[in-house]
Parts: sequence; structure tokens; C-alpha cells
Amino acid sequence: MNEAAITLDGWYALHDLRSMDWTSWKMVSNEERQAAVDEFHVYLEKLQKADDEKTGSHAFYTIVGQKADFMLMIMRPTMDELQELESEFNKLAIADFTIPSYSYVSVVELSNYLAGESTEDPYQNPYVRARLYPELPRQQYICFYPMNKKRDGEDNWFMLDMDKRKELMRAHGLIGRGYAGKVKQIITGSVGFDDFEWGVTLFSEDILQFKKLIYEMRFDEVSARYAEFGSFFVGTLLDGDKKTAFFNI
Ligand code: VOV
Repeated sequence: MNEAAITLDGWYALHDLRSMDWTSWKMVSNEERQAAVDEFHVYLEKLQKADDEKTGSHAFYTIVGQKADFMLMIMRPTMDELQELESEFNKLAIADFTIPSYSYVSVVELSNYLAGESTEDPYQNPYVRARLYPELPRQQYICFYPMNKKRDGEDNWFMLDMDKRKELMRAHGLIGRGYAGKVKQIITGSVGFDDFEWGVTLFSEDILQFKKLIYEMRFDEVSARYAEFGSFFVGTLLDGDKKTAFFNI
């Protein structure tokens, strides 16, 4: 009988990716555009308030390439709050000029593969809490993609026994540790919530570190043998004046 990993679950996450309908956006007056941007900024300030009060977190990035123009990643203690915030965004004037490109629903997840023996309640451990309820960094670059672990003939992650999965995850963790200080990763679980099993969100000040990390992991058994990937989205931080400049015509 196989043993499912025990997960600790933190904040719920919505990755909301939109393209701009630039043609329509160009057709409205400067005043109308300004009012829509101002209204959106009030919405972003509301999101930021939750960051400040540590009751949630968000990240706002442009996406490079044609898959989307921007991504708003929002984390909250409940899925209901995400739904409300999504609905609130959809009612903003600016939403009329966006085209939904992709979305991903998941929850921050830590597994027990590498956890030591302990009798304490992990939800009270400050290190664990910082990972379950993370403050999304304002680093220059983001990389997001969904992924599965394969169930394909001999290569079936879910048929491996716990000890084997622990061994493989240890090797995975060691590679990841080599990127400490260069890449911050947030793993969100999405079994039962979305089309893939996990969402991988990476932050860095150096975009090339995403390629180096992911390439190195491709040669590691967990990825080489068992991983399959959805679409990759990379982008740059929209903060300060860039939040306004992005919408300028
Ligand atoms: C900064 C890089 C980094 C680091 C340090 C790191 C470490 C760790 C640890 C210690 C653990 C296990 C315990 C836990 O914390 O849950 C994980 C877990 C996981 N990872 Fe990871 N990972 C990284 C980075 C990292 C990347 C780049 C990817 C994508 C793989 C690739 O080929 O593109 C990934 C995937 C995952 C997944 C899907 C899981 C959950 C697997 C499951 O079956 O449950 N991960 N990961």
C-alpha cells in the first residue's frame, strides 16, 4: 500500500494572467484611461494593505511574450477571499480592457518528505509559518509554471514507496539549496483545484538563474523521469512608476 505524503497547507493562491486589449484601450480618452488606472491603483493599494498587515500577499508582474501581458498573483487565507478579489477585479473599469489568458488556483503546500521527527505542532513553528504564509518578495523577476508528476508505465511517481520518494526529494532539495539567496521558490499544490498537480512560482533578481536552476533540475531524477510541465510564464516587476507607465499610451 502506498503512503501519500502528508501536506501542510497555507495560503490559497490565485495566479491571474491577463492580456490587454490595447486596441480598445487606445480608443478611449486620456481621462477615461486615467480614471481606470486610478481605480485599479486603489484596488492594488487594498491588496498591499493585506501584505502590510500580513493577512495575505500579492505580486504584480508584466509577462514577456504573447501568452499574457500581466500577472496578478494573490494569496489569502481562504479560497472565498480569492474569489471575491477576482470578482472585484472583474468589475473594475480596467478589466473591460483585459482578456483572460490563463489562471491557476492552488494552495501553498509543504510536504513531509524532508521533515524531521517532532512532536510539536508544525503550524506553530515560525520557520514553517513563514513558508506557508509567505510575503511575496518584490524581486525583479518572476517565473511561474504548473507541473505534474508522471503516471506513465514504469515512471509512476504515485506508485513509488515513501522511502524512494524521500530519497528523490532529498536530491531535489540539495539542488535547490545550491540556489539559496538567488532564487526563492513557492510550491503550491493544486490536486483537485486545477489542471496540474503543482504550481511552481520562482522569484529572483537575476532572470538567468531561473534557466540555470530549472536546467540543472532537468538532469535530476525527480524532474528527468517524473516531471511534466505546463506553460512557462516569465516577467518583470511592476512597481512604483512602472505600474502607471505600463498602461500609458
Ligand atoms: C530554490 C529552489 C528549490 C528548493 C530549495 C526546493 C526544495 C524543495 C523541497 C525541500 C521540497 C520538499 C519538501 C517541501 O518543502 O515540500 C520541494 C518540493 C517540491 N518542489 Fe522544490 N525546490 C526548489 C525549486 C523547485 C523547482 C524549480 C521545481 C520545479 C521542478 C523542475 O524541474 O522545474 C520544484 C518542484 C517541486 C515540487 C513539485 C515539489 C512538491 C513535490 C511533492 O511530491 O510533494 N522545486 N522542493
